[in-house]
Amino acid sequence: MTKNLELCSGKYVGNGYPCFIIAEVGQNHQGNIDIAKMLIETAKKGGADCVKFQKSHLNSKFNAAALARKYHETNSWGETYGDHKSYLEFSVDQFIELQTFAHSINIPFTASPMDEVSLELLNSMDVPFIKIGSGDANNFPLLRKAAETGRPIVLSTGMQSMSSIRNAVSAITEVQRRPRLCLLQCTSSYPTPPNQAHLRVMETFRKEFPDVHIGYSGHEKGYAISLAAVALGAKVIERHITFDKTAKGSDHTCSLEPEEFTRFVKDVREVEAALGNPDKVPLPCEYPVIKKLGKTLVATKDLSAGTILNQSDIVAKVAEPQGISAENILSVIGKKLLKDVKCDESILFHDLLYE
Ligand SMILES: CC(=O)N[C@H](C=O)[C@@H](O)[C@H](O)[C@H](O)COP(=O)(O)O
Ligand SMILES: C=C(OP(=O)(O)O)C(=O)O
Repeated sequence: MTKNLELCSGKYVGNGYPCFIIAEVGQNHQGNIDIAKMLIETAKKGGADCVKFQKSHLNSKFNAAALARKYHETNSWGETYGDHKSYLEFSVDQFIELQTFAHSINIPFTASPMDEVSLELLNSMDVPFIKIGSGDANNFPLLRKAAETGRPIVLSTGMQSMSSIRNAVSAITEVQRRPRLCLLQCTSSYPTPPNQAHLRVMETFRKEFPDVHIGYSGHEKGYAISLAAVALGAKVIERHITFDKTAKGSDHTCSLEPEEFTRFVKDVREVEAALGNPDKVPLPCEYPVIKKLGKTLVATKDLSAGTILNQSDIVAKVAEPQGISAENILSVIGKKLLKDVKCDESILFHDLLYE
């Protein structure tokens, strides 16, 4: 049984707690701090539990050749991948400004450190938990360092095999004996085709890692699949947010626009409410319909007092007055009638002899 995990102050993940929803700004801010702040506001207004960014120290995340790689694509903000990434990267001061802004409107702020320098920065900023993006799920030294901060970890698993995930969980549990960990099923394809979401992997994770909370980081268009993940028990959901799905940038198409994000959060809460509990009982809200349409037992012919009832004497109908509930038919067969009952009249409890 997984132990409940406090991901942000006062906000727990676990059985009986609402699904923790992370609004991922990622790089949908287009390198503009004002847009970034407006997206933080959108996350807050939409009901996210937390807003998240990505943080890279470019020379630590990439080698020189990767930074020098030409990046001539529609979503490119520079000649080379390095130019593109530095256009989208906020400075440390800007990052702290974003955190201060998030706190000023009362929404927890965190980020995915994409290298050890960024991890140290986030740790020094006292973020409530560390998100490890899929690209670092097999970066075991980073995982160990993240675990050493003592902070909870939310780990995405896109692009990974089960064996790399086992090693990732081991790297964390070697440091945190009782892991404070959420593992997110994720497909790193933007947008993810529905048949590539593989939500059933969550079940595989649940069986393999009973001490870990399981969730979903979605990159599909719209949010139907993310709702299905909640129905399948995801305890954490992460989705990108944007002001415009058609904007320039690699992640906008798989992001949710403000109104859509607000609806998503509301729908997640509705799905959670609908999961209810596993006991099957007639519910108080059904009583009026039970009264109007519930079936009870009725005579199929004129029956006289003293008749020993057999199956052909009785039928279940919507009857007035309501008599013996249809489910009791077997216990009524073989009972003796104490009074005459006319064809199509209800058979009532006190019409029968109980010995
Ligand atoms: C794996 C990973 O980090 N994925 C992230 C999270 O989903 C993405 O936001 C990438 O940063 C983004 O798609 C990169 O786009 P470009 O290459 O155009 O900057
Ligand atoms: C890449 C990230 O996450 P995911 O793999 O869940 O998209 C991230 O958090 O930066």
